[in-house]
Amino acid sequence: MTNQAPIPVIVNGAAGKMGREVIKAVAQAPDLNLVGAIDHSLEHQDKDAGELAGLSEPLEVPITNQLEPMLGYVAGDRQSPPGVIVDFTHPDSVYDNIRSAIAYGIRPVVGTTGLSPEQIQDLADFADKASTGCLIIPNFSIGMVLLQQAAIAASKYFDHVEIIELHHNQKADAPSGTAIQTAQLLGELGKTFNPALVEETEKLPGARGSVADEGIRIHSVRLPGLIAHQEVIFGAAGQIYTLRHDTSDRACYMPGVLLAIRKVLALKSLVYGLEKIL
Ligand SMILES: NC(=O)C1=CN([C@@H]2O[C@H](COP(=O)(O)OP(=O)(O)OC[C@H]3O[C@@H](n4cnc5c(N)ncnc54)[C@H](OP(=O)(O)O)[C@@H]3O)[C@@H](O)[C@H]2O)C=CC1
Ligand SMILES: O=C(O)C1=N[C@H](C(=O)O)C[C@H](O)C1
Repeated sequence: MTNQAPIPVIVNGAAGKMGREVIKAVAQAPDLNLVGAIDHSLEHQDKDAGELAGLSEPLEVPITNQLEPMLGYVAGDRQSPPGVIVDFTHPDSVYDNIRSAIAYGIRPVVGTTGLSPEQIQDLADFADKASTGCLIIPNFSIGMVLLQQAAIAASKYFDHVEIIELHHNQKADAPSGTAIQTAQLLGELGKTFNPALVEETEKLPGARGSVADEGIRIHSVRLPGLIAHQEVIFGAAGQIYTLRHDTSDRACYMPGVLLAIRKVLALKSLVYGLEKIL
């Protein structure tokens, strides 16, 4: 055991599906201290974050929508290590949230998807200038990292690949951040996938899915009953090789989230992807 003061952690999106899971995980980690719980949902203002997350005891941390005052308060505490903010909010707000946190010297750990490549580059430049660590992780589950590594290995031998991602129907963005990252990882290999054999016509627009920059098609399914699932399907003459990851509980993301909170303090720039900090 070390005598170091616990890391102050703010959770943004605290009343959401992921935010509640993060609150529970942070509350149970002895080296972390939940100091703030932000959510803009009016329904949950002033409720105790622990009780909302389903803990039996209150954490005495009320939900508030006051992001900037909270960042200022945590930044002003010189007795504790620098603060970390975990963001699971919405694609429309995450860019501004990250910029505000970096401006206050609070380290962002970001699970929210939907940032454009230009926004990520801009945030990387901003984090560099501020010498502040920032982690953007499209998927915190170890199973997905393993799937992506297996896909990279398989792509050496297969020229044809498509991605299907399947999620619950409350998801705001499509395709998923994970599917986009998976296509990017395959694209970085510098290989041309899916050479066309015939001229295709879509009789219904979108029938063949979206085409990522890397020429890899991504198909998005949204249904109640799903949580988060992804298939990477490779095809070659006479064979199909399918990689699949299924999420059955959002607890699967928590080891990755806790690792990211602990690692971001040592960083001085923006890092994208869980595989970079394992
Ligand atoms: N990286 C990963 O491993 C994972 C990433 N995600 C991503 O995380 C994000 C959140 O997912 P999920 O928890 O399922 O979504 P939810 O909709 O369940 O939760 C989001 C919460 O954030 C609140 N919120 C929205 N905008 C703001 C804002 N500007 N400031 C403060 N609070 C805000 C919402 O309030 P209200 O509902 O009132 O709008 C809601 O309470 C998504 O982008 C999703 O793709 C999800 C799972 C894993
Ligand atoms: O919205 C979700 O649920 C998820 N979003 C992330 C994504 O867009 O990739 C990660 C995971 O798929 C769950």
